[in-house]
Amino acid sequence: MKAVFQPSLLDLDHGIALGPLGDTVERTVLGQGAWIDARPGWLTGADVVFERLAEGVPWKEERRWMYDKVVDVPRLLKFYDEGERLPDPVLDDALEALNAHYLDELGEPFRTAGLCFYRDGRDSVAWHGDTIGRGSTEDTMVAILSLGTPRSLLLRPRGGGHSIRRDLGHGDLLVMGGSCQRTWEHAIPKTSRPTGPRISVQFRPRGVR
Ligand SMILES: O=C(O)CCC(=O)C(=O)O
Ligand SMILES: [Fe+2]
Repeated sequence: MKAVFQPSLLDLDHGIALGPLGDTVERTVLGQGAWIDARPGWLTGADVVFERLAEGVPWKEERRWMYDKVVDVPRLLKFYDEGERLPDPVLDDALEALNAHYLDELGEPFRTAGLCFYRDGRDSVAWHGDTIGRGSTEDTMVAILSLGTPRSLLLRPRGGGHSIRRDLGHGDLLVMGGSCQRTWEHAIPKTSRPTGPRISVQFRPRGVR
């Protein structure tokens, strides 16, 4: 018999489950009002979710102007705006759990989900802050759920200073908060090591990109 009720944080068929947040989240203060929260292994069954998203998301190649020429964006993308149906129910659960944990501190819910697919070590994101919307002038948060092969996320203060490295993959959660988007920059550098694919899901409040 098919179960009548579906436990929201648990997928019994595939061992997919989101762990608690609460005390398991570890905050690192970066300085200048910026911080990051880390919750390694938040999602169990991340490899199954990776496969579902890799297959099920209508990934798009994009091209952008870079100085005076059009170049390929070195990763595949798909953006889900608020109100759009997310591509997997576990992402609805993740959004709900993040909002339960961060709503008071953030002052508004996470609403959008930006997905990136890094096919191999040649795919990357250059140094930047998510400064469209509130992130350019006010504190905000960007929560990243990482699936698949771990890649390094680097963070460095704007205007120079030592960078910080966090390896993200396999269901890890990392949240950039406070002034992080305007006082620090982040990047996923290319790597020449043989590197399998990674999917990153970034949850953001309204208007932040
Ligand atoms: O891949 C990641 O985890 C980061 C992506 C990112 O910084 C962005 O899309 O703004
Ligand atoms: Fe970013």
